[in-house]
Amino acid sequence: MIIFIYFFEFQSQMKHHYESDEDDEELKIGDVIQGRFSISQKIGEGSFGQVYKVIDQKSGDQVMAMKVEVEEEDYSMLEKEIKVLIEMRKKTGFPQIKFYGQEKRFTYCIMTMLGKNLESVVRKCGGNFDLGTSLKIAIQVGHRYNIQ
Ligand SMILES: Nc1ncnc2c1ncn2[C@@H]1O[C@H](COP(=O)(O)OP(=O)(O)OP(=O)(O)O)[C@@H](O)[C@H]1O
Repeated sequence: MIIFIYFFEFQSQMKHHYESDEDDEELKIGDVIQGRFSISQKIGEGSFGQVYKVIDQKSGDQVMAMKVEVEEEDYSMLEKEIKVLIEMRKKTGFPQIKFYGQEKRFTYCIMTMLGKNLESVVRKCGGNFDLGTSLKIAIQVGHRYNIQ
């Protein structure tokens, strides 16, 4: 019986230890990346990463967006996206990449914060854009890409 209790306690201590190690490896609201970017809230997530609102404490509390992906051994979609964003630097209509790197077990990319995505705007409008809104969006897109 005593042996059983010892074994049980050892198991539960191991589990606790393991879980707290895992916790240390997660990114949480309030964490500060690179001693500079404080994670403020989650904005959303896509097919391979999560996007957070971060505050740049070294630049007058400027609001930025940070996309993170769990580091993979063989293939990183975010690394591909980072390469594309670097190519698209200074181009209108693309978020401007500011920093990228590794933190804990994540690859991250810090970029300028965009406005609300059209999916959430269309939901707010009841699932459809009326003609006026559709034309306004089309005009904005046309101006950005110089479409006449
Ligand atoms: N720079 C940004 N500023 C503000 N919101 C952003 C920014 N980048 C992404 N988001 C938002 O974060 C959410 C997830 O975006 P993400 O780019 O990860 O995926 P997605 O484009 O929705 O899908 P997929 O991964 O399939 O391309 C979306 O709601 C998107 O609008």
